[in-house]
Amino acid sequence: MSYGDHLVLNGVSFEARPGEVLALLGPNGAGKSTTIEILEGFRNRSHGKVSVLGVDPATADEAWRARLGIVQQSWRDHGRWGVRQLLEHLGAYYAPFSEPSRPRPMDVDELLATVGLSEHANQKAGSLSGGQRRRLDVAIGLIGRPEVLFLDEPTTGFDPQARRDFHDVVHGLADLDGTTILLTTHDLDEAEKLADRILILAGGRIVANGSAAQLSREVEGRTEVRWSQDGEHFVHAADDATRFVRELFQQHGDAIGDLEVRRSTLEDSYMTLVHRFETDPVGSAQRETLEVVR
Ligand SMILES: Nc1ncnc2c1ncn2[C@@H]1O[C@H](COP(=O)(O)OP(=O)(O)OP(=O)(O)O)[C@@H](O)[C@H]1O
Repeated sequence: MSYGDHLVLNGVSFEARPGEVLALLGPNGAGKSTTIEILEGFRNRSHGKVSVLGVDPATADEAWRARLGIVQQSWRDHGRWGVRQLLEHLGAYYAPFSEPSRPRPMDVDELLATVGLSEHANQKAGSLSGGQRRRLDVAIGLIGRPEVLFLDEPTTGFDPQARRDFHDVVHGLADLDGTTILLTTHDLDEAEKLADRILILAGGRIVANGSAAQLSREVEGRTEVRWSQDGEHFVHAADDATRFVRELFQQHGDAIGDLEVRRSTLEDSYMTLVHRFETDPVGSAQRETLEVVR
């Protein structure tokens, strides 16, 4: 994908299974929003093939659009509309596309409760706080009970409780409704909690594709074990931490204290993979190609 002669995405290729939650990560300007906008049909691509629910987004019709839910980074303002009024209005567009297995639109009261906006149902959208407005954006994305949901930095401005509630909503959508979800976030803890699979984009290429645990093994493969014994502190990098700890206790039993086992976090993997790309762009892209082929 190019904007004029600026190549922004290069050889990006991935698939999502039904009900899978995919997190798209990467530095500012890596091409995450561009990727999502192409998949949503909001941006025409300059090259390449794309299929969402079996349809090319560039030529898709209203019936296809009704099967998607979209939460963009920022919405055009609906400030003068009441929260319930807006959801009822937008929901009406989905009614002709209702199916027995997926009644459309969602019930507005149920949706307001799901996103924690019941108390603000009659408030004007323009008078909501930033986090409340973002919850409304999520509700707008869900009103048509989507089969595929795109979430571009959905939790910006959420307080910790709202963030946790939102994570429960995402798990429920994927597990109970079989909704396929593609989200972008800069919150790596959130990506680790939510995503079945993580794609890292850097310089317009996918430089990693796997679960948080797979990425962690790929970059480090070792787990740090710390403990104290007879007043001394020890650190050991173990390939198989469970076996190492078992043997440690077999040998020293009650003398072991302050045991800590630390696998590398997604943040560690992310920093390593992006740094690896920045210092060796060609090698990183080749490694990912091998990963996909295997
Ligand atoms: N409409 C546009 N015209 C020209 N260049 C654009 C346009 N939109 C995005 N770009 C460029 O494309 C590249 C990718 O932008 P994109 O918004 O997809 O990145 P991103 O990964 O979503 O970034 P962020 O994390 O900051 O949201 C950037 O270099 C950006 O400047």
